[in-house]
Amino acid sequence: MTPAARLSAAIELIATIDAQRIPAAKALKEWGTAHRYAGSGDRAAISGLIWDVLRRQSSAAYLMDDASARSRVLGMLKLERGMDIATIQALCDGGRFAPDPLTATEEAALASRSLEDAPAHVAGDYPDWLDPHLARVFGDDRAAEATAMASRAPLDLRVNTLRGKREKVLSRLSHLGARETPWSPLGLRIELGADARNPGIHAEEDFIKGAIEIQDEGSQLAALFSAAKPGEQVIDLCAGAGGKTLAVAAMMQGKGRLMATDSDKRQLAPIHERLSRAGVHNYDVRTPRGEEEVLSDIKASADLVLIDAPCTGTGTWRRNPDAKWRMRPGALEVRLKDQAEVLERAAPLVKGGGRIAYITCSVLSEENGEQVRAFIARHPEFSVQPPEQTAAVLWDKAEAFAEAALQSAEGLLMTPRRTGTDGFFVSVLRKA
Ligand SMILES: C[S@@+](CC[C@H](N)C(=O)[O-])C[C@H]1O[C@@H](n2cnc3c(N)ncnc32)[C@H](O)[C@@H]1O
Repeated sequence: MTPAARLSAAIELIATIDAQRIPAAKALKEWGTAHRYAGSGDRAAISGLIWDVLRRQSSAAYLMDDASARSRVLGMLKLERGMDIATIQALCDGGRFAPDPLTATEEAALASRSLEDAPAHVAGDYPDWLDPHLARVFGDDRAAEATAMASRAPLDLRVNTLRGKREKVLSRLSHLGARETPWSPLGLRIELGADARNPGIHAEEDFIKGAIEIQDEGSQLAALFSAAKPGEQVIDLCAGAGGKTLAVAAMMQGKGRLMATDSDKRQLAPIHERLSRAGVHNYDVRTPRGEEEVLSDIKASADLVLIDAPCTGTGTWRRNPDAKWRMRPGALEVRLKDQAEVLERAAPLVKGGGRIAYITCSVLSEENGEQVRAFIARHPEFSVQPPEQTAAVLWDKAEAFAEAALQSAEGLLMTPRRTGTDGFFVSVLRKA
């Protein structure tokens, strides 16, 4: 397919997503089945166009002063892909499979309109109802922060030090353009272009042998900030498929006791295979059994309880731009209740002098600082470890990182704009 034909397909697909109100991933899958002649390069390029339209859904419509599928695609080409009018005109030449030529109104909008006077939720491309929530954390910077939260994310890898060294893995992945991430001493980054095909990390020897895991740098840092050490007793209370568990296991160097559980056994199921591939032996996975408390034998003995809390996931919007438009206010209420419950479950597990590392992949204050403040009010035996002390594990980069992140009395907030990572909040709570 020509670039112009791919653009026509994207306009058609956006119109289908609008009309049928279906998730973009489903629409793309159905389109692929119905257009078997399209090759993998075509599919990747069309997916890239669709995700980019979703990233710039409101701002593109504002720019074009029209919310039709075609206008949003055209607006996105200017805002997200940085195309000038001549390039867009060349794509829309009215040829056999190309979009119709630009109308005079479209040309005028592309030439003269801007986002200068757009409201923050339009310029930053997020649902209107979230505006007061984002204003609470970012104030006047909310449009800029949200714009970064809408941009395409790189592919980040964490080198598993139980299986390999970063320099060695880096040289073995040079064919993918891998380079070191700026903050994490274990991170590698592969930038993905707009039309990029999946780089096939799962088929790399280093992945098969457990030397690398796919993990955003923010998630790597969140695990590092827990400062898990060899010989400690560590409980990962919301382990899910084990992203943080694996990172913490490497920090423990095979020494000590690492317990992992989750309220949902289906989320937890893949962890066994992942721990084994990563060469972790000192683990104990506690699969939930109905209402039974699977940690009933743990009484104030843990050095560290890691809570990778269930959250709204606003920090990961750049990886899933569809999700932010589907988020409803009720989702926040549910998550706040879940988070308070998990914190309550963690408190009695921690020994005196031990700690909770409370982590979310959300930027919202309600899920972060406010949740921590409410917990401390209920549990005065806990206090927040000063955020600079939490960042100290980054050694020579600690100071610069603490400056880049948004610091509060309760913890550190990473954002795509500030730290170039997904949005992650980390608070370390020490028990007296
Ligand atoms: C952010 S996800 C965890 C992701 C995982 N730690 C990782 O790094 O891949 C949050 C997890 O919390 C779990 N969860 C929700 N409520 C919980 C509770 N009350 N106790 C334990 N886990 C809970 C969910 O099932 C979900 O797997």
